[in-house]
Amino acid sequence: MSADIGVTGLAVMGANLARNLARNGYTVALHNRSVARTDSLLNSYGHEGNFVRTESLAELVQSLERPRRVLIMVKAGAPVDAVIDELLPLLEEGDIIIDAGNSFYEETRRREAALREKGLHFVGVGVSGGEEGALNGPSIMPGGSRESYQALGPMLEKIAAEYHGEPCCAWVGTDGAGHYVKMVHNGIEYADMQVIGEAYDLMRSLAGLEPAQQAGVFREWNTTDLASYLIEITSAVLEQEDELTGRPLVDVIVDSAGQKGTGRWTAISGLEVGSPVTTIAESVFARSISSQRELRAETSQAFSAGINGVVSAEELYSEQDAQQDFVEDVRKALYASKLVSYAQGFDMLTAAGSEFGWELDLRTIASLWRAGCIIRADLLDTIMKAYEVPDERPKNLLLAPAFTEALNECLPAWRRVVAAAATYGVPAPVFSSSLAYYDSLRRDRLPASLTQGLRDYFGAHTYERVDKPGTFHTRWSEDRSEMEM
Ligand SMILES: NC(=O)C1=CN([C@@H]2O[C@H](COP(=O)(O)OP(=O)(O)OC[C@H]3O[C@@H](n4cnc5c(N)ncnc54)[C@H](OP(=O)(O)O)[C@@H]3O)[C@@H](O)[C@H]2O)C=CC1
Ligand SMILES: O=C(CO)[C@H](O)[C@H](O)COP(=O)(O)O
Repeated sequence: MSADIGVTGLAVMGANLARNLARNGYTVALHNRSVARTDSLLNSYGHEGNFVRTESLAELVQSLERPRRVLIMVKAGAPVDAVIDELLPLLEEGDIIIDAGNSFYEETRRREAALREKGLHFVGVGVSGGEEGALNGPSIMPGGSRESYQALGPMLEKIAAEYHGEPCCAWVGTDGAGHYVKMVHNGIEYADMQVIGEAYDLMRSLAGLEPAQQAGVFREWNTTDLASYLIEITSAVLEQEDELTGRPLVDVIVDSAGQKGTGRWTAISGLEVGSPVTTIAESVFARSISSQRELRAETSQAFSAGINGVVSAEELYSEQDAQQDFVEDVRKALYASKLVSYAQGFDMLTAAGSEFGWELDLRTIASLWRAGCIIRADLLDTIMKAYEVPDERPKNLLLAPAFTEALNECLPAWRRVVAAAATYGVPAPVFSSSLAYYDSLRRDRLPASLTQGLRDYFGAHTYERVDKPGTFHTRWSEDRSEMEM
């Protein structure tokens, strides 16, 4: 039996994508570096569809119909190159290699260019949805040549999540575009989780709301404009009791957040393409600080009196009415900060499109994230609508009328929450950084004029004037007269 597609790398994501393909009627050839994973998949799920068991990449390639489609789902980085190197002598012109892992987009650009020279298609595909999404329908963000999408698109669209009957899969752009879009998705994912964490910490530290009570709060929030997958699963995590101790599970999990790289790449790329993704970058730094556990332990002793001498403020908003008001303020601060992170993500997509020559369609990208992926949220439908009419696309999402209105509505609460966090020493880096982004964007005059003056003073870096064109320098160390350069 010849197979429609081969999948190599059968850990969580590869195994579930392979099952998804088979359940959708495709014959799937299976391969994994260690054969045990292949056999485990076949033993447990072999009955779900047509699978071809293979033990080597040569066997995998032999089993495929032409043009061959080989989907790689291994650890990002060197393992992807190792698999490609092994595949190369086995493939022929016109065959397609698909890398569906979280690869760095610059590596995808390099691999695509190298394989194109050899007559092969290399398609970098962003996949989101975790284990469950991979099995039942992930959000899929394919890059690569348009030609390769003709051969691959129908298959990917069939296994993708659906939103009101539309597949959450569409070609996004050439070479590394698919992995870039997935990277930005993950940057937003970092911010989404950090603002949820800050909301939880504030409600616990200042209003004394225990995790189980907060599970109810998040459940309620999931019926508001915050409705999203991450808010939904926050309830599940917060209400979970530890089997061993009976304490809330969240209290026995080590407070050091892991990171595999996509958030960091988003922040770095934001700097490189000149897009101020402050909220996303701050979320990455928040994970970095969480990892400095020993330093935090030492510092918490050194500064135990806290800010303004407030040691503990657990009861601050514990009166019924005050608590309700505070919780609603936190909800609004969370929503506003979330909006900022999406606005930044889409802003950097625009900048990257110009930088790398990709025709990224923001409306399509928003549509791909409406179902199947980790950041799926009701909000994405509104974002999609904001980009609906080409001539009316906002320069920044915050300028879309629906979001301007929402931010105005949230603003007083957002400021109160950031002020309370600062006053009582509860870290809320992303709530406050997002507010600073908003305040910076809406200022028509920033102190950058002083920065320019200082740069000119110490380094003759020159400046422009508001009242006439040209480039100027003040002779600071001489008579302080101005000269035009
Ligand atoms: N987990 C998730 O929720 C998501 C993950 N991703 C991305 O998908 C990809 C796969 O993720 P996941 O399923 O979690 O698996 P892992 O990232 O843990 O990778 C494990 C797989 O990689 C294989 N592998 C590792 N090194 C090599 C190598 N040198 N040569 C050949 N194969 C190798 C392993 O083979 P062996 O069994 O022999 O060790 C195994 O099949 C990653 O890029 C990940 O970032 C994307 C979206 C969500
Ligand atoms: O891509 C994903 C979800 O969309 C993966 O789960 C990824 O591992 C998440 O990133 P990190 O491990 O850095 O939190």
